[in-house]
Amino acid sequence: MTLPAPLDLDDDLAAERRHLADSRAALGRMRGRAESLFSSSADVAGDSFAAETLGRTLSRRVAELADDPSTPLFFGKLAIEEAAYHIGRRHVTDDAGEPMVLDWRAPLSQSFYRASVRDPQGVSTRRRFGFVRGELTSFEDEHLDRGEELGTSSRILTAEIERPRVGPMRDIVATIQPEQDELVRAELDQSICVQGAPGTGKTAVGLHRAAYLLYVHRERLRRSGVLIVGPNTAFLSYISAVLPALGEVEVQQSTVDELIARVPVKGRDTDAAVLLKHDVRMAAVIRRAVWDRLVKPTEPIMVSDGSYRWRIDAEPLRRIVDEARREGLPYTVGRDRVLARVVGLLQRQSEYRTGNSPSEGWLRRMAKVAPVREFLDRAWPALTPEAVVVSLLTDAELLARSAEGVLSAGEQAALLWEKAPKSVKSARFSAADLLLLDEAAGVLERESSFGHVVVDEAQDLSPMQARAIARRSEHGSITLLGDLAQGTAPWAAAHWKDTLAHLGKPDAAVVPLTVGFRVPAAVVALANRLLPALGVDVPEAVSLRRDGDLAIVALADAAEVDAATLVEVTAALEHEGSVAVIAADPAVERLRRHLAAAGLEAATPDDVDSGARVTVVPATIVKGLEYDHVIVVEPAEIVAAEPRGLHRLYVVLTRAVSRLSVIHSAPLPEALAG
Ligand SMILES: Nc1ncnc2c1ncn2[C@@H]1O[C@H](COP(=O)(O)OP(=O)(O)OP(=O)(O)O)[C@@H](O)[C@H]1O
Repeated sequence: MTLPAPLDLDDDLAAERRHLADSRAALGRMRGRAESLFSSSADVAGDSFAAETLGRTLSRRVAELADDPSTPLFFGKLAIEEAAYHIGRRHVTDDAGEPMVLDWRAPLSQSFYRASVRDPQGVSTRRRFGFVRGELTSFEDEHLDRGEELGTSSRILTAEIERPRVGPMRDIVATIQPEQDELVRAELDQSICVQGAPGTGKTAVGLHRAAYLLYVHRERLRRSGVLIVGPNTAFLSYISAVLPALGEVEVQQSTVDELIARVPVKGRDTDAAVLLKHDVRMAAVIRRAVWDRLVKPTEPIMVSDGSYRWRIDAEPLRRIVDEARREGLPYTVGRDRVLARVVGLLQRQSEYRTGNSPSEGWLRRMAKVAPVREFLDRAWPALTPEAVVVSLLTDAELLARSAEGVLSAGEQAALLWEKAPKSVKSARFSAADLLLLDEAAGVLERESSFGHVVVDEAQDLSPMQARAIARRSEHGSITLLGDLAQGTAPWAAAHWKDTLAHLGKPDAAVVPLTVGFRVPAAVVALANRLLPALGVDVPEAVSLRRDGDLAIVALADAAEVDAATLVEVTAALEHEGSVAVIAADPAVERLRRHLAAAGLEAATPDDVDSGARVTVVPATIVKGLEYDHVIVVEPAEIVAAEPRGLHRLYVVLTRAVSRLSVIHSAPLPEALAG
């Protein structure tokens, strides 16, 4: 690769630094203007509602324009014909409105990620900048017009991948790879499923796609919203800083449990009941339990209205109910429609007899008179999700009717509560009951739909959880991210087809990602030994990282495990970066105490900001996280702790960014030892 003479290089670097300083100053002025508008928004807006809306927009704008001096404002530059464009985290314009930095999501920026020698897209030179703590220290040029292309051997990309990890996840805007960029910039109406081995950047792709879509479809998505669904709160706090760093401060991030939490969880289920409540057959049972409540009208409605008597016979009432049922509306909407049609018939009779159109007040009164209400409550009773689920789980006859041909007698018995609650209000719902409540709510009412939903670790979604997400993305699209090999839930998917069908997006394309940015090759090789035993057909990861260490520490006696862990942690702390001790859940407290007794206070995975370098993590919540040095304690215990323990071990082994130590006194699982 030809580089300019050293003098030019220094001049170039100095010029780029000046551009950085000027852009920072310009961003400061943009923020200043937004702040002064914000403080005067109450005077500008005509009324309090307008003031609030304007205030919200402006405060968001102020937040979006925040400058983080530790992250570079731009990271790349494109030379296209005679012009040069700096590419950065957000648009920065000078006082005359001329662009100084282009947002990475702008159409022109796409070439920064995709241009190649084969398809230069008009780019003569692509420049990447190297930064150290916000200071611009170097750059790297690819003269595409001279056939120069670095690909994954870029020094700046390598440095970014090998950088020690501390604290929460960071964005990857500076180094998004072409195959990742295609997913990030996929059209809004396109639902995609990304099957990627550990560390291939699935989470990163999902978050950047959310940011990209918000940029391109700002108004539409601001109204409907974007939702990120993650497996647990430790994961959500780990990723929570990425979107705000990209200027996106209004994306909802939630676990499935939080998403459907309409009542507090107070009850517990047996394992058998949990499995059933996550089973898609429950959707059919609930649907029947709701619609089973309709009763064919057999009596006429008779209303006395001053000197008039109105009457609707049973036959037209039956027709109204049947028609509303056939329209396939949510139950509550159907009920409203029946009422409206009954009142409509009364109105017609009144018009016929009096020759006048009745008033709005008359119509409202007719909708409330006792004979109409009694008819409605009998034929199409008002229901709440809680009432539906309580009656289903306490009324053996109703359950038998609703589950006939769907659940066996044994399964029905496993669902029934031992004791009926005194009232629906006092019912003690379990976590899995929330799924049933959500399903019932979906039969009763329309759920409002997000414009786009990103679901991470999607291999663990149960069919009922997938349906809960489907209800919230019915009119939007989804990005599904996952790895079938990492499926640890009892209902984990073996292939994507069913999950996509439950999500209501059966035609979503399944796209593989195979280049690993996290796990060093030696560690990937160890983890890959487990793959044949995992019963899934997924492409193996190819690691970009040749560095990294792997150590297997075999002990003669279980009593030595704690001391050996301390030795490994102490050695790991000699290096830069984060250290995690990952063990089967019951061993976590013991290990934490042992480290504390030696003066090492370890964080829990929820405190991403704690600053502690060592974290002790239960194997069951480490999914999606990563640490520079991972110390896995007793793999055999991790495997034995749960039915899909081997999958769990695969997840655990693939958390390491630089070094992995495996400590064991019990024999290693056969698949691993092989
Ligand atoms: N293009 C890239 N440039 C630099 N770093 C990247 C790139 N893509 C991914 N990474 C980094 O690789 C690591 C793994 O990425 P990420 O967590 O998104 O992977 P994943 O596929 O979701 O992994 P898992 O299956 O384990 O959840 C992260 O630190 C991420 O920042």
